[in-house]
Amino acid sequence: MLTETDLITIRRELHQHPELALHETETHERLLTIIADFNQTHLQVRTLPELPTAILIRVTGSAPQRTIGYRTDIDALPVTEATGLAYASQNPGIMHACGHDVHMAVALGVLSYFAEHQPQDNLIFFFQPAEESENGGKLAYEMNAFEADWRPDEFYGLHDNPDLPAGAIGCRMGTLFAGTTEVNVDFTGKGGHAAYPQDANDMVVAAAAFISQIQTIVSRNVDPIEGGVITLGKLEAGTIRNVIAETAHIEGTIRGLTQTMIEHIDDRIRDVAAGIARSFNAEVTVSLNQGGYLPVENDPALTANFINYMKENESIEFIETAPAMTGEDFGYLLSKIPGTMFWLGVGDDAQLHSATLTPDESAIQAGVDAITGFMTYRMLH
Ligand SMILES: CC(=O)N[C@@H](CCC[C@H](N)C(=O)O)C(=O)O
Repeated sequence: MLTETDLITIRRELHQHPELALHETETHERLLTIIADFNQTHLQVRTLPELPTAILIRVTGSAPQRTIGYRTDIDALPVTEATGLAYASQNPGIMHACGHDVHMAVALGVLSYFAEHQPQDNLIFFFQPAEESENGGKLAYEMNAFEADWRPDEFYGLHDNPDLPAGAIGCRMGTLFAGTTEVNVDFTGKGGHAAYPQDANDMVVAAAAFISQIQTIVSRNVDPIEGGVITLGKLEAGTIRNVIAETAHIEGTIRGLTQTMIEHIDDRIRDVAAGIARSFNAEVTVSLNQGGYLPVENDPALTANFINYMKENESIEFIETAPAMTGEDFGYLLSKIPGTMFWLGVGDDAQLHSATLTPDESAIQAGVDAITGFMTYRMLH
């Protein structure tokens, strides 16, 4: 069984070698090597040929009444690390800036516990590629990863949370995370000499108008009680100061706590883009892709049971949290299989997706203890 020291060493190794969505090859190998050292008596390890960085592990229960699923994500982000840590990322421009290294260490800790202590119920562990983009959870589901003996009756998963004290567990009944839509907008006009704007059709100006205009969607078209988010994280246009830009490319993300709100914002983005294209005499293409990033809806009965355990256990600091505008493709898996997503506090000043994110590693063992404790309790209740 992995000790706290083992888990911290593993987390640091994973942290040094982050990989982007669907490219988690080294991470996959590293995880398989670690898992190969566990007691294999009750374990079955499975990989998916069409999603080659995914790993599924089945732990056969001693007297199973159900199959409990546990999912961790394994991918990193295109962020250049600025923590200055001795074990900082060795992959330039890529960082575990969302804490999936911590998620993996916790999952390995829980798995190593149940490899040594055969559970009563069956367990499925899913090491999922591509949470940050490309919806690995949905891809796996559509590849029949969770059929027959591999189908959990209920599914659990966590996300680390820098705003909560290290080791605390946060959760809520109902919606935990927003649904998201990835936005790609391309404007095409007519390039030209900077000195002759009258002969060109400047897509820098069209993009600027679009970006300003969509700020009114949340402020004017969204019920303030419900809320919503539109963030444009990327803009590319033009080539040099004295050439009028022929194209502009914008990437962003929409967030809403209900599917209705996401679709409402999607519609307004399309309308505004069409209006800007018309007024600038430009061509526009709008691509909106929700993939598997559905709102994360916690199952009422399972979540009440989860919260009950966390509240009753004196060694766990449980915090009831508000819904968050972060997205998670675990929302897709929870739309197919009931379950609960929850937060693990990692007490840090830096936010998720920040280049200085430095989770408090004491959260790892605390997370392992809370989850192994909960799963053992669940097998009896
Ligand atoms: C927990 C977290 O940070 N998740 C990501 C999920 C990405 C959703 C999707 N690719 C998008 O950007 O719309 C997040 O950014 O919330």
